[in-house]
Amino acid sequence: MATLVVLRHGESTANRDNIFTGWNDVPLTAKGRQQAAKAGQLVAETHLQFGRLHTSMLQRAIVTSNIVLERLDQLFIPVEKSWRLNERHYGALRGQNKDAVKAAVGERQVKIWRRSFETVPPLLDHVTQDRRYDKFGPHIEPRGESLEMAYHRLMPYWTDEIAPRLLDGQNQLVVAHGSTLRALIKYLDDVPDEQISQVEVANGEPIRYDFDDRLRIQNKIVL
Ligand SMILES: O=C(O)[C@H](O)COP(=O)(O)O
Repeated sequence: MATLVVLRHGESTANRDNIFTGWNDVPLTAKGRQQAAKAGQLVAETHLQFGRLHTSMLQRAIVTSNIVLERLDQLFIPVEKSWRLNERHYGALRGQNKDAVKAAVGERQVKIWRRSFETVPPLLDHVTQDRRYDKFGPHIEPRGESLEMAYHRLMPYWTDEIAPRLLDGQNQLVVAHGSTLRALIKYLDDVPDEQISQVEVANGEPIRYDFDDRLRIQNKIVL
């Protein structure tokens, strides 16, 4: 039996300013750092000992991870950073204010872009790959992603990096993003495509999954 704790990063400047973010690399606000510290405290109270922490290539998740590990007094554990845990890529919406986009195209369309499983947001014309992704190969950064596309690039990471360690009895921590975690929760909780729009993941709210030795969920709670 092993435990998985998943956590969305603390509030970012873009969350505060209501801006579509995706792969834009924005910092935490002071409130976001406090949320991370509080999340770390909640996880510390479980007395779980973690084998590894998995996070994205984006600073809001990386800084949250560091704050959590410090609170846990487990800064020594290996940290794996992967583009596969990055937020869903918001394409040409990134950097735009969500209310301004609503005013331009209507609330219904924005809700579909934000919460449907298969709808792809307007794509960027082109992307110039940031050097942080070079080690993963060329053309990693997409021009935009639906939640479904993010789900499919996340799942190999679950299968190769997280699930085997849980099966080996090692507790794992995942610090990622709203939509990446919605994708993971969709898989773990077997949420149908049409119901995923109702799943929300709050900043700084750790979710604990306890598994049996065949990776079946025994218990799920929000800490
Ligand atoms: O990328 C973003 O803008 C946020 O991390 C998540 O935003 P959403 O709630 O609009 O998907």
